[in-house]
Amino acid sequence: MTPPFQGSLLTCDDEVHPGPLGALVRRTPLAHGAWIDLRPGWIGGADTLFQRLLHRVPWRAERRRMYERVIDVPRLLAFYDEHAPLPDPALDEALRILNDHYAPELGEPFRTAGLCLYRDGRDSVAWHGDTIGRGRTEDTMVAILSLGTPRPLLLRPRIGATAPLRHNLGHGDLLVMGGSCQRTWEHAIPKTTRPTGPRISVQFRPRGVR
Ligand SMILES: O=C(O)CCC(=O)C(=O)O
Ligand SMILES: [Fe+2]
Repeated sequence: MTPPFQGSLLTCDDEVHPGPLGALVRRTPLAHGAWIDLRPGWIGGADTLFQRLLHRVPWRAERRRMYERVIDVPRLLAFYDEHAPLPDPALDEALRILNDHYAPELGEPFRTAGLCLYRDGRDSVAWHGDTIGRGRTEDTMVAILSLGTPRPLLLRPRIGATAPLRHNLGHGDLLVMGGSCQRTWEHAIPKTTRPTGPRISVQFRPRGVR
């Protein structure tokens, strides 16, 4: 049985607002020119945003060919390419705040939003880097807003047998992978057999990066 996601009982405002970034962002340099930024509790009204996205986004199940077999992708997906209206005004505000903070360093804006819905602990994303587009050959950034049930995001370098780093992404947290992270490291959200409620992640990326 999967417990329903229980939001914070203390948050009763139905207005959703991303908070400031600035000095609240904590950067951790990783090996090989990669880094991650963390900004816990970025979204005010995260419960409301989670519910709105859960109900408003046209979530799609996908099937992908893996070698000889076609398998269900273990999560539901939605993708908003640049110029497509985002499914919630709070995501427009989030994008604006991200771009004010990161565009000078990134050299271009974040433009697309990929959304994943992990229905329970059986949903996951396998080890990968976002290596379509600029991320394959150059430094880039991928900004992830996490909502709902906390899930660990694991990171490991492609070269070397280092134990994975583990970041428990909580309700309303922001994690940004930057520098060479997409080509020199991999990330994953592992499956878990523990009772786990739903999680939504919103990934903001520059043009062409997937
Ligand atoms: O759900 C997440 O936080 C990560 C998703 C991801 O890595 C991807 O969609 O490329
Ligand atoms: Fe990814």
